[in-house]
Amino acid sequence: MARNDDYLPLFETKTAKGLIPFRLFAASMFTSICFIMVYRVNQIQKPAKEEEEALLGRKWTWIGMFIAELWFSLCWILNVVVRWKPVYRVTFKDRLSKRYNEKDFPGIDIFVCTADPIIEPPIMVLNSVLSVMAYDYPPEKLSVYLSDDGGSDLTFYALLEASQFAKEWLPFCRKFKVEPRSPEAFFHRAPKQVEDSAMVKEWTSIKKLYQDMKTRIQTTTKLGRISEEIRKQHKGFHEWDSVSGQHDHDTILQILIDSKAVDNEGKRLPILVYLAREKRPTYHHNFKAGAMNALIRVSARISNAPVILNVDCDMYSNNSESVRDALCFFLDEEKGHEIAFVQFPQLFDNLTKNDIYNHFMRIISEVEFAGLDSYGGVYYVGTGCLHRRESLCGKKHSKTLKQNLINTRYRKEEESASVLEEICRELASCTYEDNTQWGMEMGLKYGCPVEDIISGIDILCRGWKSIYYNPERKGFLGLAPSTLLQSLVQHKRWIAGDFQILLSKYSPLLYGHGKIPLPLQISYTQYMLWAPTSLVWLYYYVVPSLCLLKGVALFPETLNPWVIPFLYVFFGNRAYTLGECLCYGGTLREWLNEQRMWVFRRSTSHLFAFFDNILKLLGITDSTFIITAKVDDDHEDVSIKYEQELMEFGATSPMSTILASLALLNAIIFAVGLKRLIEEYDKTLVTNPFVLQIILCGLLVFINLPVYIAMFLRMDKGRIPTSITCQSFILALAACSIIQMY
Ligand SMILES: O=c1ccn([C@@H]2O[C@H](COP(=O)(O)OP(=O)(O)O[C@H]3O[C@H](CO)[C@@H](O)[C@H](O)[C@H]3O)[C@@H](O)[C@H]2O)c(=O)[nH]1
Ligand SMILES: [Mn+2]
Repeated sequence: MARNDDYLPLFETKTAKGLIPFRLFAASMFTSICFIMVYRVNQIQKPAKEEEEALLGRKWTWIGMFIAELWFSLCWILNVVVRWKPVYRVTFKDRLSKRYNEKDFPGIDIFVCTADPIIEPPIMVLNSVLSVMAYDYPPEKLSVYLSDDGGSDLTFYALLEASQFAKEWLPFCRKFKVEPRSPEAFFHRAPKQVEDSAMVKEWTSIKKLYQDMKTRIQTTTKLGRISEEIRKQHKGFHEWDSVSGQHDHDTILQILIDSKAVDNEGKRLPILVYLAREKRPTYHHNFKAGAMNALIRVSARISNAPVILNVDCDMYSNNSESVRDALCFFLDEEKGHEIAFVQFPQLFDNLTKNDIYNHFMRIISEVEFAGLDSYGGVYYVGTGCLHRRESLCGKKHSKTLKQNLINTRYRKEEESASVLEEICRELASCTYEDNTQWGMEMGLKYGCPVEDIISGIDILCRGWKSIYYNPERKGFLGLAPSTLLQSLVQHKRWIAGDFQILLSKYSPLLYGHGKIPLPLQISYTQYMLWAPTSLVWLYYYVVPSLCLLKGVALFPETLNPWVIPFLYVFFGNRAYTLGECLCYGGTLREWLNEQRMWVFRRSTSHLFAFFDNILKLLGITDSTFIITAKVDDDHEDVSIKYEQELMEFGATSPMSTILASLALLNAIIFAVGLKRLIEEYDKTLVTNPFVLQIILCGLLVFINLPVYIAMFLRMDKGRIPTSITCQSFILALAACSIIQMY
């Protein structure tokens, strides 16, 4: 290890530009919010006009509006804290290579998790695995572990194929410096990089090799079982002789590439391990957290690298230098010792042009996470994250005990693969964790649908820091769901998990007190309040419209100066988010889609997440983990619609009923309101107290246009089923009649 005398940091932190306009805007917003509050308080106290006095509930709806707006204001202030001073990180990989000899680089253990061969096709898993095996990093320092909670021989077979293909693929990647290193993603792109004829030849031959392998794997996957011929290829298949079900089997552990294997150029290959931890119907397996903890133990015995990279099986490495980037943080002499994990943004490969389901969440990944980073604590989001092993295992950070990653002894004594396999099986058994601290003080935490978020927060509360690294060339790309319902269900899990943390002893405000900076506590709380906030949004989506129907005014008249703060807060905020979206490379339509998805998610995912927690608190339900569907070739029809940016409503679910009912309710009331407005046009427009309510209702109708189209105009499978349309009509009409009666 050679050290430069004049020390240069391995990474740099820059503060975002454009903070002054944001802060000015925030100040103006704050002033307007105060005006609104003053107006509400005054109006509630004022005795209502005589004719309105008779209306039952006028006062209460006003109080409701006041509470809603107060709550929004609070959330808005918390959000300003998140975005107060985003920072961006820059790494210096050249300094890293100058300072350290590659021989001294720390080992990296890479964990890939998969859970179901149907939902997560083995060919996709194989691509993720190959992409991380092919990092631009000394291969003898890399060990890749696949955890298969599906316990499937189909996945094992794909991994076996990967172990063979890697012998060609890794030298090819090295030689031509290809990017990305997931074969599927690489061959999918037009062969732009093919310039010299030498490459063309190799490109063609390796592509053929890949295609043949893909065909073999897909045929086997379709068949649903392993043929006798394939079974003969590896002793590992015998492990399935005793498997009685997906959730009832012994530990299956196979080292497919051991520490001596080499590729076709004679260079060492990364270790490759298949693990299906023991499963028994009587044991709770704790989903991904359980899988990760088993991996931590098994890998500690086999390679024990001091750095752990974790990716979901639907994510591939898009940048072969990410590991080096992360090392620039961990190995920085001055600040490296306190960094527990380096999180890359969770981005997707299959986004449509205008990101119809708003998977990207551009502003959250570009601005808000950079904001969390400025307080030293971006979330761990479960994938695309490099951890320091010791912090993941529960160690507290201490200034005196600096672990030197460079000097860690990498591999334990060189035992043969079969001996290791035997020893490690026990580490992944159901009973191993009995009476231990695993899932509590050690490893990832159990019992929360967002094991990543809660574990990350706990790590930070033990004195560590985290880094958000969002480089130009993205580190990882994953697959986002391609139907509306899947996306809403996924969000429900996330938001329910966040809310659960808020209600648990790990609530950032209490648990984090004195351990993490106050702005970070506030920032985390902001996301965790989304579930309860959905009730407030729902109030705002429904009550002003119903009051419009009933003739109860909730906002100032058109020419009343008090109308200004309302308009400013609403339209000013929209304009700002639009400008921001465009600045960060989005499109107008993307922004519109985002606005729509917010409305949809709040009225379904967030709401369900809220009740999920209430039911859990009452002991009526238990935690589940609905694995998000990954894009599958079988559903041609769905993928085509996704490409065309046509929302896929298709499935019958209470979520669809809520969306359709809200849309219809607002449509009906908007029509009535508009009719009244036109009838009374010449006398009252300027003094009409309902104009703001009509605008609000009209905007909701506009946002819901795809819902109406899916109900009445579309004929394809993605339309809203007629049964749901009928139900929703009944619900919407019922709501209108009930309100008319009182
Ligand atoms: O019992 C299980 C369930 C899931 N998984 C794996 O966990 C990962 C995430 O599952 P997925 O269904 O893709 O959920 P997402 O909503 O896409 O995942 C996000 O949210 C999760 C927390 O809710 C995090 O764990 C993930 O890292 C993050 O990408 C996948 O690789 C699964 O194979 C398991 O290993 N075991
Ligand atoms: Mn996923």
